[in-house]
Amino acid sequence: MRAVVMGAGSWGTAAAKVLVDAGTETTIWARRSELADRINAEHTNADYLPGITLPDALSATSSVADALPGADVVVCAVPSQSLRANLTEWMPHVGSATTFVSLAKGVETSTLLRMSEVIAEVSGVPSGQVAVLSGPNLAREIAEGQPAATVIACTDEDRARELQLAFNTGYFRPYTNTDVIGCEIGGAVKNVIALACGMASGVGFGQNTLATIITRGLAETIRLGVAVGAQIETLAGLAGIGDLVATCSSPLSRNRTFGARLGEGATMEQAQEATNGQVAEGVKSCTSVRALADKFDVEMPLTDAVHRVCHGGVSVGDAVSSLLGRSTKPEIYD
Ligand SMILES: NC(=O)C1=CN([C@@H]2O[C@H](COP(=O)(O)OP(=O)(O)OC[C@H]3O[C@@H](n4cnc5c(N)ncnc54)[C@H](O)[C@@H]3O)[C@@H](O)[C@H]2O)C=CC1
Ligand SMILES: O=C(CO)COP(=O)(O)O
Repeated sequence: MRAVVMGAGSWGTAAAKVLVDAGTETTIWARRSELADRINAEHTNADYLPGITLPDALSATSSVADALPGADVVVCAVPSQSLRANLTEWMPHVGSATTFVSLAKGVETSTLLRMSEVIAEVSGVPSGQVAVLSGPNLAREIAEGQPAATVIACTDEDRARELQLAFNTGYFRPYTNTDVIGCEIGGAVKNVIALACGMASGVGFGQNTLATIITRGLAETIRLGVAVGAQIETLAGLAGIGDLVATCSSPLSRNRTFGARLGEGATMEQAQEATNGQVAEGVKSCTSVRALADKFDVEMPLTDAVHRVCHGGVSVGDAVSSLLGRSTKPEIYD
């Protein structure tokens, strides 16, 4: 099997390292030729993963025409809002039997499609050729070889099992799942909830508040997930609660960091600077997740609050007051 990882940001680079460590022949595509040259010559990606040595066997290129032909697996490692445009450029070089793996965690704002749906639409391949990899996988920890697990979801179970072997190493353990919807909803919504946790910690709130946001965040993730066809068990698993806890708790998370800066009083522009040019997906996905919730008539108060702070000019303090001022509710409702 030959894999090509399209995107040499932090997760694309860490995922490429996993593939090589798992014994899979792998090429990584970087937008900038200087970065590809540095990966080939120095085996580092200092912009995104400083101090990490990449395997000698990982080859890099900035040429789409060199990277893609003959690839059995194309791993999509670009931000969710640019995936459609990137993939459209890549498709002339991709074979019709290729398996796609989405690493991106988001919902397209212009269409409300999940990433696997965007891939199937742009590529024209059947949905069984599109898999999703999602779980508690902060890129730096994975690149350091710290033990972690993930989910590879595909409606074609045999394909999921092939990918499981392609990504399986002594430190990275993929589980298969056929619930693509659940994995993608879990991955997209946890970024929004991590922004809320960051805001709370930036304001100075402690662990009770964070645990409340994580737990009520899971409740609204489950409400949305079930409405769009996810299985609750998936949201109770690695790609749901697992990723939610990792992202909401870790200072490595770009979403949590972005939210923390807003909670400290920074502007959106200042908060963006704190993520060193890397993507905080929840900032855009709070709009599409909220619209998806509206479409399916699902209540998502935390997502609403994050959206109002990021796009409605509402202060974090006012968002907290209006969340706590909502009418009283039972813990479990549809
Ligand atoms: N970094 C992490 O710990 C994890 C990230 N993810 C997800 O993986 C996806 C990719 O994330 P990262 O590699 O972390 O992002 P990043 O911000 O570190 O890198 C993005 C990469 O995409 C490339 N790119 C291509 N077209 C682009 C465009 N139009 N705009 C911006 N960048 C473009 C950039 O050059 C860069 O190589 C995101 O959806 C993210 O949520 C998932 C799990 C872990
Ligand atoms: O998805 C992630 C961990 O699983 C990374 O989260 P951030 O994009 O917030 O850094």
